[in-house]
Amino acid sequence: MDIKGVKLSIVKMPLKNPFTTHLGSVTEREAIIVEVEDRNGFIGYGEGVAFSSPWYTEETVQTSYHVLKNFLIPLLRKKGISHPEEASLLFSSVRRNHMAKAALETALWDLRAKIEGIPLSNLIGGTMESIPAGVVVGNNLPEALKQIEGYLEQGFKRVKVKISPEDDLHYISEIRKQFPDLPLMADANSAYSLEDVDRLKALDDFGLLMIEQPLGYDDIIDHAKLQSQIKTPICLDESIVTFEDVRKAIDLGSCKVINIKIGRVGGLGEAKRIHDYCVSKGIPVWAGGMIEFGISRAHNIALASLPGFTIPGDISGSDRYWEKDIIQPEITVYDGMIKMPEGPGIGFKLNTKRMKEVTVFEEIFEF
Ligand SMILES: O=C(O)CCC(=O)C1=CC=C[C@@H](O)[C@@H]1C(=O)O
Ligand SMILES: [Mg+2]
Repeated sequence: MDIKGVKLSIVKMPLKNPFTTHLGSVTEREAIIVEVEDRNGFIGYGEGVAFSSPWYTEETVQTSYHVLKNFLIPLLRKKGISHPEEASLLFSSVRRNHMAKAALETALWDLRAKIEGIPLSNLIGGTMESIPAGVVVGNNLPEALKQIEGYLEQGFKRVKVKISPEDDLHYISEIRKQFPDLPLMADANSAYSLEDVDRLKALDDFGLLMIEQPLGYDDIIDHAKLQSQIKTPICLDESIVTFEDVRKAIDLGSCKVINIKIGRVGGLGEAKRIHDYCVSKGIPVWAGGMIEFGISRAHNIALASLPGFTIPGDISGSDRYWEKDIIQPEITVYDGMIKMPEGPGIGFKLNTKRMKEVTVFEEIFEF
């Protein structure tokens, strides 16, 4: 790949409504938009999904920017690659910093697909023509009930709620009373410990599709102990950051489902490897969201076209969080489904006018 340069932009936009978990609220989203241009004028887009502070993972926008600028981009400039599959080896001299790596690596995948003139989903082996949309609702009960009703009317296929020991049994049972057949799952973001086994067992009565990351954000041992005592399938999110984590978690019986986030695992190549392994082990996967902008959502849409993504992901339309997204066309959900874009690469263009409005910093690195 004959790369001419890389542009990094930091964008900042308020959410339409705050996104709240027991760990805090996100009211404004910062992200890094990566543009990799080759000498024929093709441009690949990536998005760094680290948050402004390290509440979800250890990375932040600033640490990602530092790693991109001072390590990953110089490595790419110095050594080059002929295919994005080589990026993970190229970046392996930099430990972790997965969201920074994924931001650049996904841009290289988009660029590659554009050079070949095919949709990114085709390039990675996707098989679906459209994917089901799933949504995350807030944890204020009256509001959540209203939101769920609205999303069901729009045909959404699955709803996820956030829970913690302060807000679980009553919250879930009220939702179940009103929506007995709703495909419902709960994400705990590590709010529990093994001492809460009885509380978590009580959740078995509500027919949840799964409970996401109930225990420690870096644990797979206690999750295995918990899974052996509860019927609800455990899905791991935070504790899966590598292919090896997946292999060990499945081996130990720590989970029955895996949430794949491209940023958390360091790129589309690693996400695909994890997908392929899960398929071989009969473990269903779904695409996690990061309250992200359209570029990252578009990469998720391509990823979720792989055959092992049998559970609807956290993939909703641009209007879920944004008054106006940074891509055009915006991502839309029709009858609960998102159609695979047909254009080359991610199939969405940057909305340059919107980018100008929300960019707070930018820098170009020439090769
Ligand atoms: O992107 C979305 O629509 C929702 C994403 C979402 O639920 C999450 C994003 C980031 C951190 C979280 O608390 C949560 C998750 O853990 O999956
Ligand atoms: Mg989660």
